[in-house]
Amino acid sequence: MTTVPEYLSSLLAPYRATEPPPTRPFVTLTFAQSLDGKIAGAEGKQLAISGHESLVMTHWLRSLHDAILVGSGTALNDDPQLNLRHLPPGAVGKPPRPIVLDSRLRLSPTCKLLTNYTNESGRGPQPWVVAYAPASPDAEWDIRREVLVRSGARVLVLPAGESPLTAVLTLLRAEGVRSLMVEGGAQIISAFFAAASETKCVDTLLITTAPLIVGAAGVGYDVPGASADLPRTFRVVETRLVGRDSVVAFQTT
Ligand SMILES: NC(=O)C1=CN([C@@H]2O[C@H](COP(=O)(O)OP(=O)(O)OC[C@H]3O[C@@H](n4cnc5c(N)ncnc54)[C@H](OP(=O)(O)O)[C@@H]3O)[C@@H](O)[C@H]2O)C=CC1
Ligand SMILES: Nc1nc(O)c(N)c(N[C@@H]2O[C@H](COP(=O)(O)O)[C@@H](O)[C@H]2O)n1
Repeated sequence: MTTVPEYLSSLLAPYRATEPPPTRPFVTLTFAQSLDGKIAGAEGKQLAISGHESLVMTHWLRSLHDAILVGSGTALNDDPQLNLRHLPPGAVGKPPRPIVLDSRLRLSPTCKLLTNYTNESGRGPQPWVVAYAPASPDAEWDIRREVLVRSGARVLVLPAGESPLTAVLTLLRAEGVRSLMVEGGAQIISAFFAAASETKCVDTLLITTAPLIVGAAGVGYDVPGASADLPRTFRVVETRLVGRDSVVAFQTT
């Protein structure tokens, strides 16, 4: 298959048919988990949770968004690429812009997001790093910013003390991001679940569940506000088997 699967295209049709809200992009929260709700192994070890077919699906989903956001924990732990390399040969998809939420600017200047961008001589979207200004002057933070900029990143800085996710989403919308795929990790997923129940800022939630058990030492995530809030926030719009994995998609009520 060299085009986006029809069910994904229909799922995100509202993103194409309407304007995003003025204060945020359309937001898709998505991740892959085991049957026991783990997204990584002990001590954050990155796991191949998705089977091949659902991994390809995730890359098609990436192609339907302007940008993909991960937290600094994921960027440091996984050194992800956030590109479309698992799409089949001949597939046409627009690469999304990688965005790392990294208030302390801990991202490595030699991470794959930056080296992929610079090695391709600026072809493809430039990675953005969203940071929060330090509360007081911090020369080391300034140096890390300078190093990241020299290594190819665009660093966007929110004022110190801003309410994080709301401010991040508003900033990204103002910078022209119309659709944002949030991939994790654990703290970011938990923060978006909390924000979704408070402000309905997640339009689509897509969870891939693989038939694996990771065990109690694995990394899980929280759904703050208790699961009772979830049906009030989301309704199921799609369930399907993708290869050996089950995919459930929810949209905001
Ligand atoms: N199975 C899956 O689909 C996925 C699994 N993962 C796994 O998740 C793990 C990483 O998760 P985790 O360590 O929790 O890291 P995260 O990727 O969730 O990043 C957390 C960090 O993001 C920064 N941050 C900035 N703003 C916020 C905010 N508003 N809310 C929360 N965090 C914010 C903080 O760092 P700072 O203060 O420095 O800014 C925080 O420590 C890895 O093991 C990875 O393999 C990751 C993605 C998907
Ligand atoms: N969909 C999905 N399935 C898994 O099994 C995973 N481990 C993840 N992880 C997420 O994808 C990022 C890696 O992306 P690249 O392969 O480097 O492009 C990883 O950092 C997590 O965000 N996702």
